[in-house]
Amino acid sequence: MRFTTGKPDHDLTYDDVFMSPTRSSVRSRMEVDLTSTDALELPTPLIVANMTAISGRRMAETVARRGAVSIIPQDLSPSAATDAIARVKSAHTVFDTPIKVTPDMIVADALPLIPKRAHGVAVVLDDGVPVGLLSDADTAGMDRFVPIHELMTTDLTLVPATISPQEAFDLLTEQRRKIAIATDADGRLVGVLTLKGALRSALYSPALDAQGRLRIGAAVGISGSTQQRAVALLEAGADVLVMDTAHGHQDRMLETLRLVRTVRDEHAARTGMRVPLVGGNIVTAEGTNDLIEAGADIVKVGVGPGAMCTTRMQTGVGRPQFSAVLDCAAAAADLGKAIWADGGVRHPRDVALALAAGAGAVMVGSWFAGTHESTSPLMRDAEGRAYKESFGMASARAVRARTKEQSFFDRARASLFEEGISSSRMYLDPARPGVEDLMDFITSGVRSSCTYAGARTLTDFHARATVGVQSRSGYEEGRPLHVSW
Ligand SMILES: NC(=O)C1=CN([C@@H]2O[C@H](COP(=O)(O)OP(=O)(O)OC[C@H]3O[C@@H](n4cnc5c(N)ncnc54)[C@H](OP(=O)(O)O)[C@@H]3O)[C@@H](O)[C@H]2O)C=CC1
Ligand SMILES: Nc1nc2c(ncn2[C@@H]2O[C@H](COP(=O)(O)O)[C@@H](O)[C@H]2O)c(=O)[nH]1
Repeated sequence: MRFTTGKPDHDLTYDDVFMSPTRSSVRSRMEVDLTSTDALELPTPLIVANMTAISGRRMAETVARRGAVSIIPQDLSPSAATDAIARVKSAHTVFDTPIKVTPDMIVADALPLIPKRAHGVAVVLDDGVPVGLLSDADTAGMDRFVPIHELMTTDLTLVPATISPQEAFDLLTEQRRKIAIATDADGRLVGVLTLKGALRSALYSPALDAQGRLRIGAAVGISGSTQQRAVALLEAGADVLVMDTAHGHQDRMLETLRLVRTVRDEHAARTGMRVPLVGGNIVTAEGTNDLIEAGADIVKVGVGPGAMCTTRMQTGVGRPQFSAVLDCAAAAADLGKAIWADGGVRHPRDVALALAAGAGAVMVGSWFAGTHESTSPLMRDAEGRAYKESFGMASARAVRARTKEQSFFDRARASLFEEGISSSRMYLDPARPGVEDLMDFITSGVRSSCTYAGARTLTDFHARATVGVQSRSGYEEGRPLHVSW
C-alpha cells in the first residue's frame, strides 16, 4: 500500500482515508479471490468478535457456511463452549439448521424461536420427518394456544440432500417458493435452503476444517484456568484459539500465550492438527513483535475503536485504527505472521481499508449484533422496530458476569474499572436483517475495491492499494443522501 502524498506524520482513522482507483486488468468482481492472508486462510476474510451478545453457535454456523469464522467468547462456561463447537461441527455445510417444532406444540412455543432464523420459519417434524412449515404469517391473529398442526403450511418443497444449490435455486424459482426442505433417503430432515441461501452457496465457499466440517474459534481469558480451558477447546475441535485482554502488551498475556502454545503444541503432536493462536489487543509494532515472539500466529489489533468501547474516553489510551493496522501488519509481515484488524468497522469500506492496510482478516462485533443470528433475543421498541441488546466485554455487566465466582467485594471493585457500554440497542436493518445480508454487503464492497485497485487477491490488494488522506468534508461528500438537500 502506498500513500498518494507520502505517509502523514499523524495517525489516521478509517474515515480519514480514501483509495484512488488505478488501472486494472480485472474484468469481473467475481475474479477476485478473497482468501484471508492469515494462518486460517479463510475463504471470506471476516471474523465475528468474541462478544457474548453476538457470537454463539448460531452465528458461528451461519458465517462458516459463508467462509468466515466466529469466536465463542471467553465468558461462556467450558461446557457451553464445547457444546457450541460440537453443534457447529455437526451442522451441514450447505443446508441451514432450522428451528424444529412438533405438530402438537402450541403456537406460543414456536413464536419466540422463529426470529432466531433470518428465513423466518420453523419446520414441523413428526418423528424426524418434515410435515409442515410454520411462519409468523401463519400465526397472525391466531390464539397462541392453538396447536401448530392446525396452522402449519403442508404444501412443501421437499428435495433430496444430494441436490446442488443451483438445482435448488431453479426449482424454487420455478415453483415460486422461498424455501426448500432437504431430506435423506428415509425422508428425515437434513436441513433447509432458501432461494437466497442457494444463490449464496453457489457464490461463497464454506470455511471447512481438515475433516470437511464447519470451522469455529473460541476465546480463552488470561485469568483463571486458562490451561484447562485451552485443552477442552482443542479436544472439542476449536479451529483457532483467541487470547485477548484490554492491554495485550502485558506480561500476563505473554505468559498466557507461552502456556497455551505448549498446550497447542502437545495437541498438534498428538493429532497432527496445529491450531493457530491469536493474541491481543495491541496497537504498536513493539506489541506485535512481543506477542509473536511469545507464540501468537495472529495478532489482534485495536485499542479503543470498538462501538461498545469507552477506553479512549476513560483513559485517553488507544490509537486511530487505520494507522494501528498499517504499522502492526507491517511488523507482523516482517516476522512471517499476520494481524486481524479488530473494531470500529461500520461500513464495507472500513473492511476494504483494513485489508488494503495489510490486515489478514477483519474482526466485526457490534455491526453483527443487530442481526437475527446474534445471541441476544429480538426486542421491539415503542415504534415496533426490531433491535438486539448488545454490551461491551469490559462493561460493568460483562465484568459482573465474568467474576461471579468471586466475593461481592471483589466483584464490586472489578466493576469500578468498566471500559465498555453495558447496554446498547443495535437495530436490525430492515434491508439487511441477517448476518449473511451484511456479509453480502461487505464482500461485494471489498470485491469491488479490489478491482478498483486492479487486484485479484488480497495480497495483490495490499501491494497495489493507493491511499490518500481526506478532510472531514471529503468523507462527508462520499455519503449517500436518502433525502434531498
Ligand atoms: N480492544 C479494546 O480496546 C478493548 C477490548 N476489551 C475487551 O474486553 C474483554 C475483557 O478484557 P479485560 O477487561 O482486559 O478483562 P480480563 O478479564 O481479560 O482481565 C484483564 C486482567 O488484566 C489486568 N489489567 C492490568 N491492566 C489492565 C488494564 N489497563 N485494563 C484491563 N485490565 C488490566 C486486570 O487486573 P485488574 O482488574 O486487577 O486491574 C485483569 O486481571 C476482552 O475481550 C477485551 O478484548 C476491553 C477493553 C479494551
Ligand atoms: N474498550 C472496549 N472494547 C471492547 C469492549 N467489548 C469489545 N471490545 C472490543 O471491540 C471489538 C469489536 O468492535 P466493534 O466496533 O466491531 O464492536 C472487540 O473485538 C473488542 O476488541 C469493551 O467493553 N470495551
